[in-house]
Amino acid sequence: MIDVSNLTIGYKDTTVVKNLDFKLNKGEFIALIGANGAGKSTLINTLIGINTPLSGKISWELKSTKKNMFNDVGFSPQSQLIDWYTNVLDNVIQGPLLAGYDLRTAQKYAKEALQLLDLYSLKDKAVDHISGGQQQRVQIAREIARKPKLYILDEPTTGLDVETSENLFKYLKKEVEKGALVLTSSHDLTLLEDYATQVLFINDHAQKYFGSLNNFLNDSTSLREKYLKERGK
Ligand SMILES: Nc1ncnc2c1ncn2[C@@H]1O[C@H](COP(=O)(O)OP(=O)(O)OP(=O)(O)O)[C@@H](O)[C@H]1O
Repeated sequence: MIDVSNLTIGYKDTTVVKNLDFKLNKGEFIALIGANGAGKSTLINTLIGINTPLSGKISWELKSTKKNMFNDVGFSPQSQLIDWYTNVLDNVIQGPLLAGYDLRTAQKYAKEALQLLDLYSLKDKAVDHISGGQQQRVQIAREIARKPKLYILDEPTTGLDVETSENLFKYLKKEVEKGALVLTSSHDLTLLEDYATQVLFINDHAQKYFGSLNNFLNDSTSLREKYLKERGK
């Protein structure tokens, strides 16, 4: 679905990661890991087209049946992207409506997403009257309700309680089993270890590993242990 070759990312005067090379295919759950400042958000924003690559190539092939290929993408950035002037339900329903679903279908998908993220009882609340974690859930619910083929999620579990994070990742795993692709960054290595199939690890301006989670773990007992070993801690 996404083919990246010899990609260097960063900003005008700063190279963040050099020579990235990986292929992301449907049916995979990719954990994007790296320390604060390693370049996870920069990579995500470059893949999605918000940032321009410094050099190299990104090819997309979504085989989307929708009018616009991006209707098949669920993207949740690290910074909150919320319509502050509406309530919880209106925020969530915008996802499927903008993805091209008719009102009835959008209502159905929004309701399911609100239930998954345990937001249904808050559906009529103004978004500036709910907690930060609940606002994060609204943002994720809106993307889930789009029923995308490709999920690109930048630290989706930040601010989510343990149960909601588990429910979200369980849902994403089911989507992956049905053929979706999930790319998610997170610092919750325990959660990632339970659900990811692949690891993309960036460190010291380079791609240190891309491949299966099991191979990455090698002789380490956990993703956390392996990560700390690689970071020399
Ligand atoms: N708009 C920008 N202009 C210049 N440099 C930036 C910009 N945004 C981020 N950076 C720098 O790029 C590097 C990578 O930042 P990025 O946000 O991608 O890291 P990250 O891995 O997502 O970190 P975190 O885990 O803290 O979210 C950092 O050194 C950061 O200071």
